Amino acid sequence: MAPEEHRIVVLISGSGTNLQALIDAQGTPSLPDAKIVLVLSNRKAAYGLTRAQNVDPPIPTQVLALQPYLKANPGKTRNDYDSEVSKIVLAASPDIIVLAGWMHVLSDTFLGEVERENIPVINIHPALPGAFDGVNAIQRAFDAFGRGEIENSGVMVHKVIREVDRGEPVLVRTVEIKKEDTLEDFEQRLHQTEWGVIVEATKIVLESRGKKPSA
Ligand SMILES: Nc1nc2c(c(=O)[nH]1)N[C@@H](CN(C=O)c1ccc(C(=O)N[C@@H](CCC(=O)O)C(=O)O)cc1)CN2
Ligand SMILES: NCC(=O)N[C@@H]1O[C@H](COP(=O)([O-])[O-])[C@@H](O)[C@H]1O
Repeated sequence: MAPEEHRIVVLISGSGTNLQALIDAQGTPSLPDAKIVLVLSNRKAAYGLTRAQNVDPPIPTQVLALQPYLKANPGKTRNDYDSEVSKIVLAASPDIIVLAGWMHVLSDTFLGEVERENIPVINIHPALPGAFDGVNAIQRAFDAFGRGEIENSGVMVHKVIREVDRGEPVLVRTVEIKKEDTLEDFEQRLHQTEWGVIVEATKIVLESRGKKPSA
């Protein structure tokens, strides 16, 4: 009997190219016995939602944006929002939660609720550990290279903790910056590296949890 599939929930905010890499890999030797069961976005215009809906059969999607939530729920806080996010995610019974361009800093409220269920949360970040934490890391790395401050950059997938981009690295890969690169040249090379790293890192974390028993 085939082993039960690992359930993946992916959180996005934008174009979803890392999500697409996971979609393409699910159920293949790159990411065996795994399926994406929910894509949650904090932005309704995120093209990643379309990517999920274009799969056959479509991957279930949900949207929960912070500001509309706060406007619709006077008195509620960012922590309440995070708790709603965890409710939506946990309702999908994930074995892993992957932040793939999810541009919202998650609070202890969210992290505590998923930690209680012993569900790993990982994030793809377009920089080397401790180099360019936070947003706009690609541009910041490119500018630092132009100032002669760094020789290359990279991508990492790390465990998600309260401190942004400071969780234990799961997989790190260096990305070359060439002196003749435009920002676009470097960005394309970096994104292509990300698409392999996010799949490999997801597989590493799922395998570290052990095979799911057959249904
Ligand atoms: N608790 C954690 N939450 C998140 C982490 C993390 O490591 N710990 N990683 C981020 C992803 N990320 C970088 O990899 C990142 C995303 C967003 C921000 C940020 O400052 N967001 C602002 C809003 C920005 C916007 O809406 O454009 C915010 O949340 O107020 C920093 C780092 C995902 N979450
Ligand atoms: N700090 C988080 C961060 O910068 N994440 C980055 O957002 C992009 C999302 O692209 P995608 O929506 O095409 O996957 C990716 O480059 C990812 O590393």
